[in-house]
Amino acid sequence: MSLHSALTAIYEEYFSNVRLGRVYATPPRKSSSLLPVQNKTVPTKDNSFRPSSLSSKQHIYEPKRSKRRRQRSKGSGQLVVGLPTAPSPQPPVLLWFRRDLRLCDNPGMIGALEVGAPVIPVFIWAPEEEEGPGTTVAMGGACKFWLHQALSCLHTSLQRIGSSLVFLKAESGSSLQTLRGLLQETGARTVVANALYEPWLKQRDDLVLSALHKDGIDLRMYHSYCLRDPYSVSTVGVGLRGIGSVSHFIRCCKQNPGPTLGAPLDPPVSLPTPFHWPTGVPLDMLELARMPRRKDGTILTFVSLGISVRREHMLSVYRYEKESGRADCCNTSGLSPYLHFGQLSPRWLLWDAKGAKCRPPKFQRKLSWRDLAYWQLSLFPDLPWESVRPPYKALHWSSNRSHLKAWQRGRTGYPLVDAAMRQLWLSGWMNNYMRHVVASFLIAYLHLPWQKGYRWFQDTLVDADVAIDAMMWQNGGMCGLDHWNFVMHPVDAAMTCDPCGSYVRQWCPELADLPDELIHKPWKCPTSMLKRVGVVLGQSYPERIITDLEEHRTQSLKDVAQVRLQFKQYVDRATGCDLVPLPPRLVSEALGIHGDVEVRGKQFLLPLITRMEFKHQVEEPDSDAGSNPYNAVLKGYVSRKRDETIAFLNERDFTASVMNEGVQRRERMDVNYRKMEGLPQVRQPRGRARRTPTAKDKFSIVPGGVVSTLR
Ligand SMILES: Cc1cc2nc3c(=O)[nH]c(=O)nc-3n(C[C@H](O)[C@H](O)[C@H](O)COP(=O)(O)OP(=O)(O)OC[C@H]3O[C@@H](n4cnc5c(N)ncnc54)[C@H](O)[C@@H]3O)c2cc1C
Repeated sequence: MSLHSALTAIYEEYFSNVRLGRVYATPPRKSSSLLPVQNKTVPTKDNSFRPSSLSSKQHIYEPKRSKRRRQRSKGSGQLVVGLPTAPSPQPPVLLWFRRDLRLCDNPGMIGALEVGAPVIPVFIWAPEEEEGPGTTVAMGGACKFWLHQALSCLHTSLQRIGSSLVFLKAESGSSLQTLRGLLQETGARTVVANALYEPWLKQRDDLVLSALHKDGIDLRMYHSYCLRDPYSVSTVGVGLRGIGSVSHFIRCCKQNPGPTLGAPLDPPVSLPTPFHWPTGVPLDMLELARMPRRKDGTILTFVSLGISVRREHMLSVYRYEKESGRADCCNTSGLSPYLHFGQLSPRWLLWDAKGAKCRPPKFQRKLSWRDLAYWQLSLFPDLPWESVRPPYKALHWSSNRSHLKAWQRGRTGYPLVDAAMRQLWLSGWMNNYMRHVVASFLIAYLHLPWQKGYRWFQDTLVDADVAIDAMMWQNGGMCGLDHWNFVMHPVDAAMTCDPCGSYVRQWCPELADLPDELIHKPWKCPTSMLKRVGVVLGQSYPERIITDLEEHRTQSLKDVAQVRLQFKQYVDRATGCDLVPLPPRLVSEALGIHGDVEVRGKQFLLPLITRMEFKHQVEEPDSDAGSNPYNAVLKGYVSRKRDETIAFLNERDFTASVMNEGVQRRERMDVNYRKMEGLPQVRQPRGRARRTPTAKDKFSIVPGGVVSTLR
């Protein structure tokens, strides 16, 4: 419930900001600084707008409120005084916001307050620095749009506590230079920020730190973006077996726990302001919220669409655990963009999940996935553009641009893939299962390089996250630290995620009148039916861009076998697993050496989890995908809940049948006994229930319906 309340607060802020339109980095109203703060000023986790004092001790979140505090918050309209925010002659502190765009549970903000000086919150837009050395597309169009809204919300939240956010464009693309200018202008001697973990951003921050240090400025970094600082996670005591999997990562975190997380921090009730307020630019000048424009001049409204869909559906634990693949209803949290921009803190979410009566372990595991992605990026900084497994760099990929375009625009002729890609384009989001479906289609069937998919996702997802996106596309592209042990079939996957076709109906309305059993394969519809519902394949809905899926899969497997045979040095002879050169940090951990080791000439090779299908293909390079006993194509299932019901009913049936066997045996013994003793037989009543279940029994067969109709 508290999670729901926090999100509702964010949404409310969001919508109020959307109405507000332009947001300017105006200096906070000085008149408000000495006014008492009404107890409606600070939104809290339970949405009760609870005030809190500025003393650092009281910033620690108390899960159970004291009786006194409860009584205090009962008094409606009661005025609670925050710390005076009167201009102070002390040199101010620059609170450098980057991605932790929130007041609640923000260690950097509390750190700034602890200095005991006026605080100037500032955001510096430096797109070149965000991008890093390779092609990361770190800030795609959709993501920038979300950032604009998130900044606007933060600005409003800061105004509520008597402050505001100063927006700046980086001078000549350099945050350091901009900070120096700001330090000079304000006379500040301290800068506080929450750390970022992309290697190039960490490098930038390290440079800023040493440069400012030389200038006599104190730069303090706090950890908050992930649950674990990825640079502190260690494999010591766990080893490297299973590396890349989330279970291995969790084992590493448990074995080397590092500093304890602690409870989430309360938001401050006010921020003290300085005499001099620096000049910034209006938020609009950062040009983040440029909406994609269609050729006909209309502008897309993807973000609002995405939000309204998810506002209704908060976590139902059962559905989250068992039915998160469903695309036709929102069974997952939809929190990814909020987590990416730090509008919600992962620590607070973990705390909330743990505190919930029905703890969803899957959700907690997902937060570990997020940390795993940042750990992998810290180990392999080339993750967004270069395959981790060396042989796969030489893999033969297609360069068919029309296939790529059809995939991007949702015009492949496969309704499930098209619906997902259109949802992405129009709403900036799709669920995890659908991301797997479209990624499998791009890689395993169209043979297009995973980097193309990664870049498209980076540009169109509102939650585009270099670390997570790169890790997932590497795994899907067969060359990451882990291998997906499955391939999603573009038609069969619908049984799991869209059994009645309502998802396809929503995003491909031209197919809406097709019956459930044919909506995922319109090419199988009789011409008369297509005519009746007004679908003309190739006109109102595209023809399939590839038709022989099996053949394409076979080719994909053969290509993999070829590179694995070509680069035998990267294949473990004993196990058939792929080998990758260990990054220096892992070598030193494995050898028990403190600090990175320098490996000249030689490489330490590490065996990785490798799909059985590939191992078999190397042994029989000419066999086809269908005959591979480890064929990884998922068959899809209608619904786990339904599977479980059927399993339960079958078990009950089995128990009934065993009990009946017992009754039968007793009856047989009774008949034999009577025969031997010459006693008259007892007549059996007519029309007894059957003892052995048959195909007509209600519960002993899988009910008909979508399974039979989709196949
Ligand atoms: C090809 C591909 C690309 C992806 N790209 C991104 C991306 O750019 N940004 C992104 O945030 N997620 C990405 N994911 C992971 C996942 O799909 C999304 O995090 C999830 O769909 C977000 O929805 P949610 O918040 O409802 O998820 P929930 O299931 O409610 O998960 C809660 C949170 O856990 C984290 N999480 C969930 N799944 C994963 C995962 N597999 N790996 C790492 N963290 C995870 C996210 O922060 C998410 O918000 C990608 C997945 C695939 C298959």
